Amino acid sequence: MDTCRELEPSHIFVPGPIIVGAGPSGLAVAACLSNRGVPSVILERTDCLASLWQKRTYDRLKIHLPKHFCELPLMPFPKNFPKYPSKQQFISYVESYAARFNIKPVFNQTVEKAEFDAVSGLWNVKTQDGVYTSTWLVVATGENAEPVVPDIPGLKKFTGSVVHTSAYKSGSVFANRKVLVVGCGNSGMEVSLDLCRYNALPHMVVRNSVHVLPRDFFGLSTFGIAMTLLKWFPLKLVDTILLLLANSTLGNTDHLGLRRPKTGPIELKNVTGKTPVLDVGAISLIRSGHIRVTQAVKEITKNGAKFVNGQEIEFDSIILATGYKSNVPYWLKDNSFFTKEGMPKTPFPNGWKGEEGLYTVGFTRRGLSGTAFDAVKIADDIKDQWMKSNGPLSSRNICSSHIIHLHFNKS
Ligand SMILES: Cc1cc2nc3c(=O)[nH]c(=O)nc-3n(C[C@H](O)[C@H](O)[C@H](O)COP(=O)(O)OP(=O)(O)OC[C@H]3O[C@@H](n4cnc5c(N)ncnc54)[C@H](O)[C@@H]3O)c2cc1C
Ligand SMILES: NC(=O)C1=CN([C@@H]2O[C@H](COP(=O)(O)OP(=O)(O)OC[C@H]3O[C@@H](n4cnc5c(N)ncnc54)[C@H](OP(=O)(O)O)[C@@H]3O)[C@@H](O)[C@H]2O)C=CC1
Ligand SMILES: O=C(O)C(=O)Cc1c[nH]c2ccccc12
Repeated sequence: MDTCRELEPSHIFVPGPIIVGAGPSGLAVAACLSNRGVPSVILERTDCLASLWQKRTYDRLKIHLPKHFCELPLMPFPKNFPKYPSKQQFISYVESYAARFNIKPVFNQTVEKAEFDAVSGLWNVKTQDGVYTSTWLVVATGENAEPVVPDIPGLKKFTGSVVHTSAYKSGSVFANRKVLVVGCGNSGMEVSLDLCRYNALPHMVVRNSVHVLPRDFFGLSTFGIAMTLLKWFPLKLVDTILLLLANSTLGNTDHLGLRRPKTGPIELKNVTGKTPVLDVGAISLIRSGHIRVTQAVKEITKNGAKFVNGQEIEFDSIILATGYKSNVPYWLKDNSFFTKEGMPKTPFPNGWKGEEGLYTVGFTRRGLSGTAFDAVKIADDIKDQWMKSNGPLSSRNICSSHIIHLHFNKS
């Protein structure tokens, strides 16, 4: 009988919120809660913090907004970090952040299902090992939870290697190879640039229009300029200024095959989530012919690709720089707060709070600055409820330990 009981999933009651995901967003909420005297538990599917950064990004990656726009609440980046920290520096910052707030996620816990039980008024969160129950559920699984792998006609026939950018580390294995890079967002541009540095021959597919802005303009970040201008001027005017600035540094990019959308770059980001490319060198490599721009792919063949203009080129490898998607619809059940794409229906700045103790962090389409905004709001909101039900004294006692596990077997 004992064996039988052990086979039952363990059931854990969490006094504070359950946070799903130990990326920057989940950690930021846990830190803000801890700072307000509220304990929490983070469930993370991988074995590390910030797994997107540690496991699914390329070596050359640097943050592309100045560091003060990417800071998590309560702890700035070290002063000696450069304006655009490297991936390794960002990871070390996140690790120090977790250590500073004594955040210890429960690793290797993939949330398979989360459901609100109207009778008990509690959230039941199921992982492969058991069920965690709490009054509050914070969704922190990210806008980039799963790679988008499009169903391109003929892709299965291709005999060379096919990788998504989430599995690409560096161009070292592609030297002298002809590589088709599908997609021209920040990933497609930066991977194409990296391939050039390793003497590979990238061809980048641009099937649509795209905004490319210089990352910096006379020593000032374009993003910083945009944020400052937005304090004073309407969005459309700011976009017009950004485009003037882009044309003055990058020139007209139309003849390179990079047509601009009709909607301005920041408006487009706000409305559709499509991030403008912040150029870190790809444009000059396109201009010099090192990165070739191609039209949309019609179909992939055994050894190459046919394009919509009738051109056919042979390739050794294909890299899919086709972006990412949320995975919330796979595991959050019966919820009307999210769209079928797994993004909150309510736009920024009101997308952080749902019904019945549901919260979301990091779904603002505003990168890490959106994360910081959400995290503070969520922690303030939960703290008010926590104080009402627990009172200041009990909160002080409980918080000496960040995570509270009350293990018991379901029987
Ligand atoms: C290549 C790249 C570069 C970027 N650079 C910048 C930048 O310079 N500046 C910026 O502001 N933003 C940038 N971003 C945006 C990025 O979204 C943020 O940097 C940041 O990682 C978001 O943090 P997050 O915690 O919301 O999501 P993530 O970092 O994706 O963390 C989510 C966590 O949830 C876990 N998880 C997912 N599903 C489950 C589940 N079912 N159960 C348990 N755990 C789960 C994941 O394993 C992951 O650890 C970049 C994104 C990419 C892809
Ligand atoms: N240094 C940094 O900080 C970096 C930041 N990032 C960030 O990570 C996030 C994800 O960026 P990224 O990975 O570039 O993804 P994006 O979603 O920004 O871009 C995806 C690209 O793939 C194209 N695409 C999608 N499906 C297809 C298809 N079936 N056929 C052809 N093309 C297709 C899209 O074209 P279309 O527009 O036509 O749909 C688009 O060009 C962004 O927020 C970005 O800013 C990424 C890299 C570096
Ligand atoms: O890097 C990203 O993906 C971001 O979302 C950061 C970001 C938020 N708003 C922007 C506007 C222009 C360029 C990058 C961003």
